[in-house]
Amino acid sequence: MCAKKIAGVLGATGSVGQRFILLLADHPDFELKVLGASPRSAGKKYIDAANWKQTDLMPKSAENIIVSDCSSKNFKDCDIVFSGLDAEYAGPIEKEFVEAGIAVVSNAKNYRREEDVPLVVPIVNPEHLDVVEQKLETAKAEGKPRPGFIVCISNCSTAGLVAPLKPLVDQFGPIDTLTTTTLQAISGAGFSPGVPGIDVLDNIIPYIGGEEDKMEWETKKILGSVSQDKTHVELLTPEEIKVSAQCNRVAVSDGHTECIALKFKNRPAPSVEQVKQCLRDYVCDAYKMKCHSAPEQTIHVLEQPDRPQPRLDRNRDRGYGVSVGRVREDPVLDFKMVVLSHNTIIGAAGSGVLIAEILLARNMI
Ligand SMILES: NC(=O)C1=CN([C@@H]2O[C@H](COP(=O)(O)OP(=O)(O)OC[C@H]3O[C@@H](n4cnc5c(N)ncnc54)[C@H](OP(=O)(O)O)[C@@H]3O)[C@@H](O)[C@H]2O)C=CC1
Ligand SMILES: N[C@@H](CC(=O)OP(=O)(O)O)C(=O)O
Repeated sequence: MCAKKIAGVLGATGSVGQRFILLLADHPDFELKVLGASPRSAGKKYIDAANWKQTDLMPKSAENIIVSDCSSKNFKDCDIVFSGLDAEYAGPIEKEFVEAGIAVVSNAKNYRREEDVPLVVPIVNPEHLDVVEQKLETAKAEGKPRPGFIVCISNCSTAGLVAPLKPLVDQFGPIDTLTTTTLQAISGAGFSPGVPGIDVLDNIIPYIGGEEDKMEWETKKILGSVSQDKTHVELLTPEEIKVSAQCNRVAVSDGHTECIALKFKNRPAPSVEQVKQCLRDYVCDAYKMKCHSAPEQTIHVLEQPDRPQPRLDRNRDRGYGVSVGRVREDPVLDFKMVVLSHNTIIGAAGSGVLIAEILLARNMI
């Protein structure tokens, strides 16, 4: 068996960072060695620096790691660095890591819109990693050292949204119009400081800054395609797909729910049964590649009239699967359905780990 790859986590104390710690403990391909966070945490043992909020206990292997500051020299032995950094600080830190030749898989929004940076939901568009492969091959052909690179993970609500869209577009052709109304968990807002109980208990907050724009834009990149020369990703145009999002924060710990409706371009539209069968039959490439964390069932189609529910369904396939229920005809568009995804697993850290498994399988790290 090959030696494990050395991994580091930036923003290791936060909501996403803590999920990375859980997912990387006892991972067969990666050994977590370096943890980074803000100057407030640097120099402390992880157990003292992190305000642990997961329902699983902190892995023993992480407890005594001394938290580093987020300088690339502390991560120079890492084969891969996962970032769960606060977006306010992620930009220059991640840039410095890439310039130091490090492979970074980031949850932060800062580089998602760069045309040569793949924005990847690993159960949907892993082929966008061809852009990275091309960069590595070009450097090799020019006799240059292996360059650093960044792969971005999408916004967490967008990850859940695009999962059922991908097999539908593959089988029935383009989507003309798409609407989504989200009910987002509080873990999505992070832990520093997090959503105050007084704001969210007995309440719904109908605003999440920047979220609607991110969902509308990122969907077009994720469902877009790699350019012929593999140097960048081409987005779907507004003429190709119209997306409208409304985002709400609700008093749920983990798991984003979305009520979506869509209309296909092609007529006649498929039947409800064809739509459900298409979702059930979808097998993501990461599973075909035998990646360790890939979901066995990418999309769980639930038939019970009151499902999916976050507390009952968010952990399907260990949080890497997406649940879809209440698939039915829509009197305005073609279909409507309810989608549930685990926001810190397939919406964040889990996607990061699965992307790294794909990079490893494709020999890019
Ligand atoms: N939560 C979610 O579901 C999702 C979040 N994201 C994105 O992932 C990123 C992390 O989110 P989340 O975990 O929720 O956020 P948190 O607020 O919970 O965590 C932020 C992390 O950044 C660190 N940090 C803060 N300031 C600095 C600094 N100056 N230098 C270095 N590190 C710093 C914090 O360290 P310290 O504890 O020391 O302050 C902490 O580890 C964000 O960009 C977010 O938008 C993406 C998808 C989903
Ligand atoms: N904004 C999401 C979390 C997230 O994914 O944010 P961003 O797209 O900035 O990484 C939430 O609040 O639930």
